[in-house]
Amino acid sequence: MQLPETQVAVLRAADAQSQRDVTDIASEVGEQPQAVARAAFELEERGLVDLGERTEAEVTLTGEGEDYAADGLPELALYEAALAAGAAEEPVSLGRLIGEAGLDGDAVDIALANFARKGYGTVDSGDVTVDADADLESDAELQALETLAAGDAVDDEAVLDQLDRRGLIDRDERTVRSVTLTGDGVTALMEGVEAAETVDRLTPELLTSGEWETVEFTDYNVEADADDIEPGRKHALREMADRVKDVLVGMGFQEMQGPTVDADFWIHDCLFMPQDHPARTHWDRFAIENPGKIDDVPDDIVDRVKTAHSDGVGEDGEGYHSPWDEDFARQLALRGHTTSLTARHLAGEALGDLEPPQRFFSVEKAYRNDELDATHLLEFFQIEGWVMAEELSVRDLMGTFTEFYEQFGITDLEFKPTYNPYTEPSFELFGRHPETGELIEIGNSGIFRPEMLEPLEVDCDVMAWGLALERLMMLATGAEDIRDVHGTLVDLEYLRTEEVIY
Ligand SMILES: N[C@@H](Cc1ccccc1)C(=O)O
Repeated sequence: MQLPETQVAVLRAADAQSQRDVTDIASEVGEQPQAVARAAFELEERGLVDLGERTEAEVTLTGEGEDYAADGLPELALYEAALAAGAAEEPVSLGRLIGEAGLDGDAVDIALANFARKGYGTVDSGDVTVDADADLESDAELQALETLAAGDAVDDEAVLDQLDRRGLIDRDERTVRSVTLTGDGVTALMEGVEAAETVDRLTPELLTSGEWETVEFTDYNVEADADDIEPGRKHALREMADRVKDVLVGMGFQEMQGPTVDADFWIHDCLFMPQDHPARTHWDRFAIENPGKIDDVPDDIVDRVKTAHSDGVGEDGEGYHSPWDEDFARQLALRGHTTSLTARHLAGEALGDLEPPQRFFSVEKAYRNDELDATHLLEFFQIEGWVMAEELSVRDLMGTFTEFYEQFGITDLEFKPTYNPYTEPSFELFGRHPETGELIEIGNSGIFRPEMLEPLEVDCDVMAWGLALERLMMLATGAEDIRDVHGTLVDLEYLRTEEVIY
């Protein structure tokens, strides 16, 4: 019988009496485990071997686990320092021992917690006493770490659980495949098998020699095992941002660009937000110290904004009747919303004067000194958008949101009237979380007031919104905590596997 070379090697290495692991055969015949697994699948299809499969626990050291395996556990360092300092006879101050044991940062707390847990001694109002008889040699956790570091297995479940709790190991399962010869396999071997002239791998040599054109290739087996490849890829949230941009472009919008650090003039004053408005402090802006201000705010717009703030607009307009300070408006900050870009565009500062109809958007970062929690980040992506037309109504606004969110499978939007100094009417937008069923706020919107539009010399209707990209991501993927989609706490496995396809 003629078989491809790897299959012949696997067949010869297999046994009729016992199962042999694919990995063992691979090292014996000097092949990659995947190549051996592929050959084993082929042989099984020919009825020459049986394949077995079992799962095995796999324990690997985390970075911290590796460090401790090499340098020892912090609680042992504390014990040794304490013993040397005479803490078996009388208490020694913790402060001194920390220095002598060379502990710092988190290691201090880790040492203390485990020192007490293991009964190596006691810590009482800052004084350490040790048990002189404690047997450090047999510290089961250190021994297990060293065993694992040497590549050997540890069976003690209780110790493994403890190491897991300490974050020193990762526990996983892996599939182990094994091969046994069938009766037909034995017969084939007895009758003689030889390597066929088939080729199971395209090599540079085959390509350069031109032989690839005449050799016979083995069949391609799509069921064979292969390693998961984890190449660098775009962050899932960035993919979502790209998707959002595609959808908005599809809806006829153009993308806006503009500064991340901007003058308060564009962030707040142009939006008819009074200079003493609580939002200007309660948003807790991230102010820029150097340079603290800009000087190129356009004089004519400054004058009109100032008048709107003090006297309002129109015949019987009402302003805020409070002082308006140009220097205050020139101060720089990280934008608290991307509506500063909208203000710049409406003012003609970005692309010159714009005639209706117009549709613009941006998906950019905004920064607020909020309390970090399950629905708030200090920096997040805002999906800003606005439509300029002769006449717009709330129906246009709602229709746009319905169309937009439908693209992400979100069809149960709710609107709640709210107040913004720059829009009237204004609506907060809510969506239902697919897992918790909770309504979460996903955006804020409205139709710009004349007090905002007139100073910018826009004399038609403009509706606008700011939506949170991360909240959209939560609704679309079911993530329950915003920190699971943006920031340093995002799970690596999530980033490797999340697919943003709608
Ligand atoms: N700037 C608002 C969103 C918004 C934009 C435009 C109009 C109305 C509301 C926010 O950050 O929440």
